[in-house]
Amino acid sequence: MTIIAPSILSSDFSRLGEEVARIQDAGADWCHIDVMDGQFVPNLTFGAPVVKSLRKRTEMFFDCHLMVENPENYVDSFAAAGADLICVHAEATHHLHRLLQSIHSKGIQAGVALNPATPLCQIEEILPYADMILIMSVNPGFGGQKFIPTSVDKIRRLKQMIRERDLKTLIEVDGGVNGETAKACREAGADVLVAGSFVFGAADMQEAVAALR
Ligand SMILES: O=C(CO)[C@H](O)[C@H](O)COP(=O)(O)O
Repeated sequence: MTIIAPSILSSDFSRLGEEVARIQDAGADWCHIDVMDGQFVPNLTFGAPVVKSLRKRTEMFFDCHLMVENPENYVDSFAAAGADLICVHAEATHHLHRLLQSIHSKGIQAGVALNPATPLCQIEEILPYADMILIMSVNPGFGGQKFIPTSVDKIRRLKQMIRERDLKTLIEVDGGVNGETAKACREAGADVLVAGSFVFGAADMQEAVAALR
């Protein structure tokens, strides 16, 4: 079954705890936490102290997407704060294998994200070591952008790579996911759908989560 991971990037930051409770009550599976440093992407969001505070309010799975330079500097603090999965960008580090080892050494899952312009060959060697590959279907940095249609074929080709290697790696898609694009992503082989504006902008959040699923 598809895992639904609303992004709290589109939530009301003045009441983050309640917003996380709201996505859980709406039937979402994971909470997607977009960490931006103003360097790797032109925007700033949350640090590990925010994750630590939220962790006191819920046992929900925390899927932490680090859109940061030097992600190796943040593994300890996000793991200690309560991340269940840390996803790092292939474009942000020279030593991806070492970085995934370091995330796994904390007893949590490790993912690798790819920007829209980064080809799949970049993760060919790391695939057996990653629990999840995140296909960015918008350029990272902001919510509410339009889904890049060629992402569907990228998901399809990644699914094929995973099957050929007999792996269990999850495929996550993030950016411009709504009722319509979700269907194309699921059919192409996506396992985890991230959605910000579609979920938080919906009149009925439960209906929006169900529509994505
Ligand atoms: O990673 C992100 C932006 O960098 C967000 O998770 C993503 O854009 C979700 O927002 P929306 O569903 O509104 O596109």
